[in-house]
Parts: sequence; C-alpha cells; structure tokens
Amino acid sequence: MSDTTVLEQEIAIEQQHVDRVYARLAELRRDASRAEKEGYQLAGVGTFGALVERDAMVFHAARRRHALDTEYEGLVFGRLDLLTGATHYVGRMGIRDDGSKPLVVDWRAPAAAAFYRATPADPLGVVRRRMIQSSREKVTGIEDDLLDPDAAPEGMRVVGDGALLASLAKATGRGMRDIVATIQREQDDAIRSPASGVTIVTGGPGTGKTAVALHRAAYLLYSDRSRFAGGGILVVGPSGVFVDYIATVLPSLGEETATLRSLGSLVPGWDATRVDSGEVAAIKGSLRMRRVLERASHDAVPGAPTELRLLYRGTLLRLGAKDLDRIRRAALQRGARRNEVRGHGFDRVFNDLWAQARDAKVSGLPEKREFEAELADRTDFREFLKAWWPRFTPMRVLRWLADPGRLRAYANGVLSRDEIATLQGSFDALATEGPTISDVALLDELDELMGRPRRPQKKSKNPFHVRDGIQEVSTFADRQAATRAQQVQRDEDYRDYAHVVVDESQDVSPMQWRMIGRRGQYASWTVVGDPAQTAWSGDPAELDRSRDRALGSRKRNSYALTTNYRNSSEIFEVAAKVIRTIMPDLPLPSAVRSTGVEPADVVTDARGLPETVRELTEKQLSEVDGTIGLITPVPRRDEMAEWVAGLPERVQVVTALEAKGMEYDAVVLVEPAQIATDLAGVRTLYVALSRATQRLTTVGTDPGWLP
Ligand SMILES: Nc1ncnc2c1ncn2[C@@H]1O[C@H](COP(=O)(O)OP(=O)(O)OP(=O)(O)O)[C@@H](O)[C@H]1O
Repeated sequence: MSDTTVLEQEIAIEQQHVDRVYARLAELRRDASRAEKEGYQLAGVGTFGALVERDAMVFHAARRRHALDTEYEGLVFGRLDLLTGATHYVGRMGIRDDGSKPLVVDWRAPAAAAFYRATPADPLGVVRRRMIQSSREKVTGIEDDLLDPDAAPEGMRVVGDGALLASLAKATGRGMRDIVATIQREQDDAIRSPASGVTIVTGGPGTGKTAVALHRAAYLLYSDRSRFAGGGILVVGPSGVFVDYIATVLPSLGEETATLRSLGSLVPGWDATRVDSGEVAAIKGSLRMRRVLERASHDAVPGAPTELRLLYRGTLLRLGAKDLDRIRRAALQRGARRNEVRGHGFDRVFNDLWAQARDAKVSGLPEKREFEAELADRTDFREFLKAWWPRFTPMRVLRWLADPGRLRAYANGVLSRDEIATLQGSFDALATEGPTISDVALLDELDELMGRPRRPQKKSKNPFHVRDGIQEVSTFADRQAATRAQQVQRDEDYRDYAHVVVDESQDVSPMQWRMIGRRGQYASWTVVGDPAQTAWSGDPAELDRSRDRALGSRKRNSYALTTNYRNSSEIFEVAAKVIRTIMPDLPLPSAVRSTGVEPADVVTDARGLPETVRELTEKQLSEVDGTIGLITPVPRRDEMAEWVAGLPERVQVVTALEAKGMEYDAVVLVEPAQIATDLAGVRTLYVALSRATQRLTTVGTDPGWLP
C-alpha cells in the first residue's frame, strides 16, 4: 500500500472521531442554550432563592455556551495510544459523550500530560503519539511518533515525519500563535511547574519562553481557577507592541481573564511608549533614584508663597520663609507621605499663628477653635494653604526634575556629577509628550512616597449582587462585561494579583522591579528572560538584588530551554556570531530548522540607503507570505518608516528595542553597525538579528559590524 493511501486511511479514521466530537459539541451547545432558557423561566417563581438559583444557572449555562461557541481551530489535535490499549484524544477543551466517557481530554488535564512529556527513552505508557492537524472541522494531516516500538500492536501504523517542523514552517500572522499542539517536553516541565513560589525560565532567542509563560498562565487558570481567576493573573511585557503581539494567545486557549500590561502601562493613567537613551534609562532605573525622588517629594513647591501675612483683628500675623520651611519639615518627618500629612502641616500653621496672636495679646482673641474657624473662612488664607501645600500628583513632582537647579539639589551626593549631567534635559518633554517608559516606574515610586490624598471611598458595585433592586446580569456577555468592569475598577489600585508573569525580565530595571513587586506581594511568579538579550547598561548586581527583593524568599524552580524554534539555522548562525564577540562561552540554543537560504548583507552609501531599503523590503514582500519587520536604530525609526511608506501592512517598522520579543517571517535590519554602538549595543543587535523565521537581510553604510 502506498504511503499516501495509508495516510488517507488514517486521516479517515481520525475524521470519524473528530466528527463525533463536533456532533457532541453541537448537542452540548443546544443543552446549554436550553439550560439558559430554563434559568430565565425560574424568574417566574418570584422568590429570592429562585432568583439566585436562576442567576447561577444562567451564568453557568451561558459561560458553557460561550466556551462551546468559541471557534476552536484544531479543537482536537492529539491522540495517545497507550500500553493498556486505551486511546485518549487531547484537545483545547475537555468534552464527554452522553455516557460521560471522555471524547477529548483538555490539554492541561493530568491525563494529557503524557502527550507532551513522553519520549522514546521514557514513554510513560504511551506507544504512539499522534498529532492531528485540521482546518476547521476537517482533518488535514497526521504526524506520528512511535515511542515504544516493542509494545506496538500488530498493524499499528505510523505516518508523517514531524508535526513540529510543519508547524514551524507556517507563515507568521500579526499576532503570536499558541503552540498547544506541539509543546515540547522541556517546555511542558516549565508550564506545569508548581503553582506556588517562583518559576524561572531562561533560554536563548526563540526557545519559546514567551509561549511557555502564556501557556503556563492558561495552565494555572485551569488547575486552580478560583485562586487564579479570582485573584487575577498579571502578565507584564516590555512594550505595547509586544503586548499587542501576544494578546491573542490566551484567548485562543479559551482564557480571557488575565491582565496584560507593558512596563509603560502598568501604572493606571499612563501608556508610555517613549524610550530614554540607554545611559539615561540606566540612571532612571537605578535604586538611587528613590532617594532623589524622596528629596523632591519633601521640597517646597516651585513658585509657592514664601511668606504668609494676615491682618487679624488689627494685628499682623506673619510666617516667613524659614518658619514655613520649618513647619513643612516638621510635618514631613520620618518618611511621612506628603499627601497624607497635609492636614498636619495645616495644623502646625494654625498653631504658630495662634501662638503669635496670643503673644501679641490681640484684643478680643476667641478660643483657639473659633480662631481657626475664622481663619479657615477667609479666602486669602485658604488660597495661601492651597498654594503652599497643594495636593500633589506624582507627575507634578516629577516635572520639578526638569529644573536643573532642583535636579542638582535632589541628586547631590546620590548621583555622580556626570550622571546628573546625563539626566539633565531628560525630563523636559514630560509636560508635552508625557513620560518615557522608565519614567512610569518613577511616577509609581512617587505615588508611594507621597501617598494619595484622602478621598471618600466609593462603594464598589458587585455585578453578581442580586439582592436589593436585583441587578439582573443575565447574559454571558453582560457577565463578562461586568467582570471586566470590575477588573478595570480594581486596576486603579489593584495590587493583589494571585500570579504575576514577567516576560523579557532581563530588561526590567531595579525601579521597575519595585513597581511590579508592589503588584505581586501575595503572588506566585513566573519570570522568563535571557540575560544575553538585556539592554540594561546599569549595575548588574543592583539588578539582581532588586529582582530578588521583588520575588522575596519564595521557593524557586528553574528551567532552561535549549532549542530555538524561531530562526532558521542559517539566520541564527549570524546572530550567534555577533553575541559570541562579547560572550564567547555563552551556551546557545540549537536552531532546528534549515531553509537553505543564507542571510544577505548589503552595503551601500548614505544617499542610496533609502532606496535600497525600500527595494529590499519589496523583495521580501515577494518572497514571504507573512510579516516583514523593518528594524531600525532607535533614533531613526520615523525617518526610515518614510522610506517604506505605502507598502502593504505586512511590513512593520520597529526600533531594535521594540523588536524585543517579536517575530517576523522576514527581517530587513537597517544600519546594524549603528545598532551595535547604540544603547546596549551588541546585545540589542543580537536581539534584532534573531527575530526572523525565514529570511534575514542586513543593510547599511558600514560593513564593520559583521564578525
Ligand atoms: N513547541 C513549539 N511548537 C511550535 N512552535 C514553537 C514551540 N515553541 C516555540 N515555538 C515558536 O517559536 C517562536 C519563538 O517563541 P517565543 O517567542 O516564545 O520565544 P522566546 O524564547 O520568548 O524568544 P525571544 O527570547 O527571542 O523573544 C514562536 O513563534 C513560537 O510559537
């Protein structure tokens, strides 16, 4: 029998099962709709208990229906034939037949673990592992691994030669794909690592660290939903571009509840995308900034009145600059938070004025309480207080650092003279362009240093509350919207995440670790990264210390990933040569896929560069189906974007820093020599060179970058 016939027959066998699964799915969908309708009918009974029951029933039925309605591409993607003779199908969700026998096992269930973990050396009771590829409801391909040939029953067929490679060769879309059908054993170990403590995943470019982190989030939500969906999972990535790129992975796994944030948008109210130069970012990210900010947060307000003069019942009461300074300092002793002790500051002003009035023997001086009430009624006095000790927002105080004199005063003895000079000017655009990504951690620190002005607490609305006026949240969409509303509400100051995932952790600065740490005090953690890809040019020891502090003494489990699934071996070879120039002993992952296409390096002069870049990009458009990343030096993004203006949307222009974590089918990397000398230099170039799956072209005016 020919190979094709065998394959067709095996496909037909699997199609039968897949048909059964979809038929059952349709049945379950009908049941869920019916349950939802019956739920509504309970409302007619009219008792409170019936309403609660109705609500719960409608909610569960609607949730189930929503899960079933989700278009699952490749709902069933695996089959295990076990030593015992049993067969399990593995898929994106668990489905049972009407006799409660499993038709599909959820990929996260213990029974599915062997699908990812079994190897020929350790088959875990699996004889044959089969990967089933399909397009919607139609089975299109099969790839088998025979794990235990000795135990294979007569006639067992084995077809295909590698689902993994087939999946890797697919063109990239705008967003990252899930890898649920082809998770590899070393990745599975990290995904199923214990829920508590800290899971640390390291590995070179393209080894699946991000994929692992996201699948781990889905796994945790499955294994202990009440804990992780209830407390929330926070996923932090380096940039907005990156967060958009990974945003579809969890929904494709049926999980919608995780909160995704970039480092620039972790603090409510900000969505920063501007970056500082590497030198500036290293200073802004250093823990020493805390001391600088603390001094700023205690300083007098620029332009505030330096004296208070009040004519009270014919007597001049006066507080001069020194008095006001003394009062402010006294109120701000021992780390007091400026917004929270405003009332103490005002009390001290009243006390001083009262003492003066008494000493001056003001005629008809009333009781102190009445004296205070009289002053508080006076507009001039109130205006003074407001100007002298306003309510501060973190942004207001950070903007003081744009003043060179203030910056010098706050940083004196904390930062070196050179560092102060480097920082100067880096806060100038705060007012017009908003914060840089590094500034956001400083704003968060100031928020902590100054506290929040006291406001009456708003009563939070619980969307599941059914008493009093019965909020009838009755469809799944309503419920989801209500849950999201609750998330948005808790986002304002939410710090009690049950799990925090930090991606590209090698770039998180000490100040940023503090910012993330505040939101994960009670959390377990997954921290993934690759030290060789860091853009951090500050003190590495400080970085380690601050990370350790954020993670606390929780137990750590470490995993290393060793295979590069992204780059063709030809492309990774170039990236590897570059990183070896500064880290000759670095263990590098092995790239498993070869395309036979060598990367191209084009040298041209500055005048010809724009046209050459456009031509090379057009060439890539004709050669690959998926995305094309045009990677530029950080300061030249906008200029180079003009060069490719009007080309299809598949072409995405990003800086070498924004390219972190991203992936494209083809990459045109412009001015590598400039990237190598910018910012974190060679490491950033290494990142940029390891973004492409199929084609890499470097182009620039200086050939000297290639080792
Ligand atoms: N087991 C797998 N099966 C199929 N594809 C995989 C697998 N593991 C990783 N990939 C693919 O490899 C690519 C790289 O994965 P990912 O972005 O998670 O790597 P990374 O380690 O975070 O990379 P980097 O550090 O370079 O940002 C992605 O396209 C991902 O889907």
